[in-house]
Amino acid sequence: MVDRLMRRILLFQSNLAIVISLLVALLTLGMDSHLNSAMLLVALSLVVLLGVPHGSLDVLFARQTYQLVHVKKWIKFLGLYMVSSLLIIALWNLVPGPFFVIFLMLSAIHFSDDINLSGHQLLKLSYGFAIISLPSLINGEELTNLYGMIVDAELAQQIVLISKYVSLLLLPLLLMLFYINKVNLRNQLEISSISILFLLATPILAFTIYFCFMHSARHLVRSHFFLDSFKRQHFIYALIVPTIAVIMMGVSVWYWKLSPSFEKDLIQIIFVGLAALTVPHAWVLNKAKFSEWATSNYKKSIF
Ligand SMILES: CC1=C(/C=C/C(C)=C/C=C/C(C)=C/C=C/C=C(C)/C=C/C=C(C)/C=C/C2=C(C)CCCC2(C)C)C(C)(C)CCC1
Ligand SMILES: [Fe+2]
Repeated sequence: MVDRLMRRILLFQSNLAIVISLLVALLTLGMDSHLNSAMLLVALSLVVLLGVPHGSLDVLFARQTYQLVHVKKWIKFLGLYMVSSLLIIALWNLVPGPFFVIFLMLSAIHFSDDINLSGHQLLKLSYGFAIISLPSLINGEELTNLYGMIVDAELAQQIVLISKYVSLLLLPLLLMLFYINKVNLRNQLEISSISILFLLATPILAFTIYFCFMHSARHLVRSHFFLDSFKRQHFIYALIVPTIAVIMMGVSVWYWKLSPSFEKDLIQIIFVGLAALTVPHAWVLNKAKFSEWATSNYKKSIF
């Protein structure tokens, strides 16, 4: 019964993600790949408002996994989560180049869990790495521009060049793996539409659509069923309170570091912030064995 309900909601989310991805990819075809400041602000606000809450649920995953009943245990968890995020920001400031490369790879691995491809490890990773590398093929210049706001320009160029080679390898590999692994039509449609989105659309817009309508939306639906012992009220608090805390931290950093470049500040704060949260976020989900549940519990299902 629950399985069936989850499948129905996931089917809706899947259709929505496929349609929006293809529409945005087509609509932005002739568009200037550099977003103006207002559009950048809208896109990144969506990333924060619709994307960050999926990580906000980490408090419930931790509550369930570590049996956080006493205040002492809560303080320990919250402290460790924040210290590891701050440590990543510190390391990022010390060695931004290597850290950015590690962040891109960790993100690819984290994103590869979106689609239930248990047993098809290579295809799973190819999907994750396609998300990171495909924007370099057609929108390489804009991607270099964006990466150049986070790390130095020369490294940005090198990463984009390597991404181009990776993409050229990944595109035929994905098609070959579809054939060899006999992946079902739904998974093929999802992987193809997300790949088309990252190939054609302006990189930030592609990331916004993917992050909000695929990665976060799917995580929220799956989590709702995985964390089924919690009341609706717990769920709502867990979605809102840590998200607001993160927004407040971001806004205070912005206020403090305000430089003449609005775009650079915005990109840096959002992406360094996401990188800082990625490690504890992936850690908590790993400890909760969430990915195993999402893929093995529904092995016969298309999700
Ligand atoms: C719990 C808790 C909390 C909260 C938390 C949260 C809220 C989380 C979240 C989390 C999250 C939310 C995560 C995320 C992740 C993300 C990612 C991982 C991303 C990535 C990205 C990338 C990699 C990108 C790239 C690029 C660029 C940059 C440009 C364009 C193109 C591309 C797309 C390629 C706090 C701290 C309050 C406290 C303690 C506890
Ligand atoms: Fe995530």
